[in-house]
Amino acid sequence: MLEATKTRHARFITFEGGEGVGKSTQVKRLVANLNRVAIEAVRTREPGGTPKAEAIRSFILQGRSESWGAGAEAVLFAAARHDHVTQLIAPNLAAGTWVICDRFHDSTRAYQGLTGGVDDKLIDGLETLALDGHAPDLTIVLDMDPEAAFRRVAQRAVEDGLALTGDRFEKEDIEWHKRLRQAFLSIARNNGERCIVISAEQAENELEAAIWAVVCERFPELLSGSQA
Ligand SMILES: Nc1ncnc2c1ncn2[C@@H]1O[C@H](COP(=O)(O)OP(=O)(O)O)[C@@H](O)[C@H]1O
Ligand SMILES: Cc1cn([C@H]2C[C@H](O)[C@@H](COP(=O)(O)OP(=O)(O)O)O2)c(=O)[nH]c1=O
Repeated sequence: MLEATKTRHARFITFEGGEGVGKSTQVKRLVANLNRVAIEAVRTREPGGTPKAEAIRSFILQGRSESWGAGAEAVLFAAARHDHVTQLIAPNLAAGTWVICDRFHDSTRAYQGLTGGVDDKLIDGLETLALDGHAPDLTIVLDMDPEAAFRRVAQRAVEDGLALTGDRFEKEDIEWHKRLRQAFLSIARNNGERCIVISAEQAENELEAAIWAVVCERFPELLSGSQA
């Protein structure tokens, strides 16, 4: 394998979609594929990615089942995101390292905004604050029927001998998850330049190949060898 190197124009790619659609799996695979063509890339996630943002993550998602309310959650996710952007994402991009992130700002718009009922203008303002000018270059929205995604997660848990626990959001009912799916599709429609929707109802290897094809098409410098 070639040694991964930094590039002049490092890219920022985010993965979005509902629960269990395969985002984490594909984030890992994309980083490995970038390394394979000698691109240095860092994998990160939201909420989280830095110590402060991870602290906010456990605060919101673990331990207690009751909600803060969608508005307060939007503020907390934005605070975590601002730290993540300024401490991890922006410095890596500036140093020439690609950043691949499991969920980002579209999750706030989908969960707290479109599904949670927080006003668009408030979401816009929090987004401006949190992103600090660092919007993703490409967002891959993995789309599938939430019932099929839950069957997948349940089957894997049985195979691995694990109990299905679930965080606050995973405990919402199926109709809520169907609305969430539509929220991500509508965000993708409204941001057609940045977002691409890919069906997640395919085997891991096929999905990986579909994502790699999209990334190479969007950033042709990857295969031309002119990225250094
Ligand atoms: N394409 C796929 N087909 C079948 N199972 C998958 C696929 N991608 C991921 N999985 C399995 O589904 C579960 C959820 O995948 P994960 O990547 O954690 O999703 P997410 O990050 O979107 O919640 C895991 O058990 C994973 O091994
Ligand atoms: C980043 C972000 C996540 N979330 C939610 C989505 C998930 O339910 C949860 C993150 O949990 P996580 O386990 O990382 O996601 P997944 O289930 O996709 O593997 O936080 C928001 O509600 N708003 C946000 O801005």
